[in-house]
Amino acid sequence: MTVLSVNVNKVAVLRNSRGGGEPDVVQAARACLDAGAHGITVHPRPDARHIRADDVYALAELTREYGVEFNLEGNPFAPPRPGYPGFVTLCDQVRPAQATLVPDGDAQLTSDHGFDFVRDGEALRPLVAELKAFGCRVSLFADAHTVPEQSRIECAAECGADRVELYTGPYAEAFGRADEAAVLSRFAGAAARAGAAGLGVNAGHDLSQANLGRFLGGVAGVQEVSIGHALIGEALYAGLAATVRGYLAIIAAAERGDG
Ligand SMILES: CC(=O)[C@@H](O)[C@H](O)COP(=O)(O)O
Ligand SMILES: NCC(=O)COP(=O)(O)O
Repeated sequence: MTVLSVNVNKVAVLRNSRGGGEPDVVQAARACLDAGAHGITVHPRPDARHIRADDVYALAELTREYGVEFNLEGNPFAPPRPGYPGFVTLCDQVRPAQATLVPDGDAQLTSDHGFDFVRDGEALRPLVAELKAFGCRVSLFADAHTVPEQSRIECAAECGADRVELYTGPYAEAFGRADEAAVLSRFAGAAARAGAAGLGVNAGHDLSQANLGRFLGGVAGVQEVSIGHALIGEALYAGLAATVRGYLAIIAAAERGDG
């Protein structure tokens, strides 16, 4: 079974655009869990552009209350700074069920590549061990669209990881293009090589209701998908009609004098 972990970063983007507490990240996460989502993901960035440390603490509480997976993503090599204690410290503080390590930087608009396990392996190994000692399952963000000799995904196992998360941005870009099947078969091959090395397989980035079905149909054994950007955007479309009707009802009631 593939579990769905909803990434609520984008709720925090909206909240931070005005200051204050609305929309409320915890309330949004609660709505996702009440609808049946299997877990919650956040990827706090050191520049606090969306999820902040206080959100991490609150969501850790919420996921504990629901007894579901909390998946905390981040770059373990980014140094702490005011308001961001560092990824490993955050994991120590909240003990997420899953820690997903991602090699990103502040200058990146969003995550756009996985680790080079051969180059980064030595640095990753002690961090993976430390996170596992906190009781976290550890997943490493991995490229899957490159040729096998480049991605070397199976080397994630030598870092001590439990899982890899296939970076699905390149699949989302190829979706509907002539090379979609070829790209998807690279993902299927990477997932199979990871599985053969004893790694579980997660996937995420730019997955959506449009492209998810064909991805899961083409890549066997995906244990978890984490989805945020498209899901929150789609939720606006799905929720706008009911919300507008709610406002119109309030205006009509006020005009009738029973508002
Ligand atoms: C690792 C990954 O693909 C997601 O966490 C993605 O990075 C979302 O982060 P942003 O919401 O900051 O784009
Ligand atoms: N790990 C991927 C994730 O959490 C969500 O990515 P996206 O759907 O916001 O692109």
